[in-house]
Amino acid sequence: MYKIDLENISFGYEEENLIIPVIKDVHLSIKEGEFVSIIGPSGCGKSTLLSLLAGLNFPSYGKILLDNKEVTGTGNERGVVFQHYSLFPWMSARKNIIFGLQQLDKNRNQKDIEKIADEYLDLVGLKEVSHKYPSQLSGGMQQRVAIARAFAMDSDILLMDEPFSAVDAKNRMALQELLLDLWNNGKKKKTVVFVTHDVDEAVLLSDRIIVMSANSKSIKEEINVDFSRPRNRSILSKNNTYTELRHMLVQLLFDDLINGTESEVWEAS
Ligand SMILES: Nc1ncnc2c1ncn2[C@@H]1O[C@H](COP(=O)(O)OP(=O)(O)OP(=O)(O)O)[C@@H](O)[C@H]1O
Repeated sequence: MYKIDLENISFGYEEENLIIPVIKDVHLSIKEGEFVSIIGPSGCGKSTLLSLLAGLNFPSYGKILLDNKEVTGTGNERGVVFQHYSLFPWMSARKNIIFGLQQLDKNRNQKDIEKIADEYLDLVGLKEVSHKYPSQLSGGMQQRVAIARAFAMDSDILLMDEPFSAVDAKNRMALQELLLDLWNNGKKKKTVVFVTHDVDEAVLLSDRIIVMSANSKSIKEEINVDFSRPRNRSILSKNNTYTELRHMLVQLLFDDLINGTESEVWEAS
C-alpha cells in the first residue's frame, strides 16, 4: 500500500519559451486506502494534477512521493481510468482486460489471467457480453470494462479522471455504486484520487474533498467527509449536514468563478 505526498508542487505548460503556470504550490498528503476527490472549476488544473500523479508529466517545482520515493515516471502501482474509456477498439471486452494483465506480468500463467478477467467481468455484470468489441457496447458498459480492467490489474493506487462524466445519469449512479463496492470489498483497499465536476458525486464517494481554485491555481479548501459507510444517496440527500456541505462546496466553486484568474508566466529554463 502507498501513501502519496505532493510537496509544494508547481507545474506549467511550455509555450514559446515561456511557461504558463497551471498548478502552484500544491501541498497535499493522501493516506493509504483513502478516497480523495478533486473538484474545481474547468481549467483549474485537476487533470494536470492527475497526470503528474500518473507520472505522465513532471512538476516544474516540488516533488511527488509514493511512500517517500520520488515519482520518476509511470508505474504498475498506479492504475488510471480516464473519462473516455481508453479501451483498445480492436479487442473484445475480455481481451482488453486480459491484455492489461499480460502487460503487467508477461510470465503470468494464461489460465490464471483468464480466470481473473472472467471474475471481474462477472463482478461488473458484463459476463454475457464479454466477447463484444467496445463499439458494440454502450458508454456505461465500456466504462465498466475500463473499471474491471483497472481493478483486475490490482494497482494499489487508482487515478480516475472524470470517469463517469460521459455516461447518462442512471448509468452514472450505477457506476458510482459499482466503484464503491469494488473499493470497499476488495482484498486491499485502494488509494483513490478521483477528479470530478460533480459535487454530489464527490460527497457520496470521498473521505476527503480537495477544492482547487482556478484563481490561485492551488488548493483552496480541504474538506473531510465524515458520513459513515456504506452510504445511501437517498438517505444522505435528506441529511442536513449533507445539504450544508453541498451548499458550501457549490459556494466555493461559485466564488472562484466570479473572482477571475490571474495571468502570469515563468521563464522557461
Ligand atoms: N497539453 C497542454 N498544453 C498546454 N496547456 C494545457 C495542456 N493541457 C492543459 N492545458 C491548460 O492547462 C490548464 C489546466 O487544464 P486541465 O485540463 O488540467 O484543467 P481541468 O481542471 O482538468 O479542466 P476541466 O475540468 O475542464 O477538464 C488549462 O488552462 C488548459 O488549457
